[in-house]
Amino acid sequence: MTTTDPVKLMKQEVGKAAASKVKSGMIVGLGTGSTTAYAIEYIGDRLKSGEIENIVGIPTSFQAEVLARQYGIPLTTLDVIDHMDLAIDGADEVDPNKNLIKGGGAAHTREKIVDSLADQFIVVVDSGKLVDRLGSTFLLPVEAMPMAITTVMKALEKLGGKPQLRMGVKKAGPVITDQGNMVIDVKFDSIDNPADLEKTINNIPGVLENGLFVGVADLILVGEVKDGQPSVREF
Ligand SMILES: O=C(CO)[C@H](O)[C@H](O)COP(=O)(O)O
Repeated sequence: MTTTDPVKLMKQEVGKAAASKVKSGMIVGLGTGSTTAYAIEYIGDRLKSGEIENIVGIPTSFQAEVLARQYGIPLTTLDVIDHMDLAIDGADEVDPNKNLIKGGGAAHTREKIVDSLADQFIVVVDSGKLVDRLGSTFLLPVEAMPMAITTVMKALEKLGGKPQLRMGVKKAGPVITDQGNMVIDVKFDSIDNPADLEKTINNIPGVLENGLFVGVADLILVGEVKDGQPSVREF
């Protein structure tokens, strides 16, 4: 269906651009979120039309798994592959060094496992996700085990963060991840050293993973729109 919504146009265009990078025979990590959903749809279209063949996907979430099935992309698991050619995933913030904040969809733990294993990790974002400094527009998601929620929140406060438990929408109580854990969103006034903060947070007992992706992305595809016309820029 056609749309005039500029954000949707950017997401569609960038999703299509990422899907066009998939070649026959590739093992592809399938990310999570509304932008990657377009990439999954277009990979499915290309498979259906015979333009590419023998693709297998590694989903980063239940959402990705459902979409891949819907669009006819066969799936496999990390246990039975020896490499991954490509991963395509969205992001909530991207800085000029290609470092990211992810986890807006509470899937960053599985996303980091899959995205960091790929020979090439392509990030798909609309231009609104570009920031000069990580943490300026988006809270940092931290996945933690339910029994450690209080102690993890206290430790995050000691690091200078303002943590809040992510609550469900159309669901009473907290968001529960695909792994059965909870997500704490943390406001940091300034993330000066993302690499250090990523490691420090992951060292708190009870933390599974945080949404800082430092040095993982290879290529950023940015959807832009001018006078209603979408385009894609790479860096
Ligand atoms: O990290 C993610 C999920 O955990 C998503 O990739 C991120 O939130 C971007 O989503 P969208 O494309 O819907 O803006």
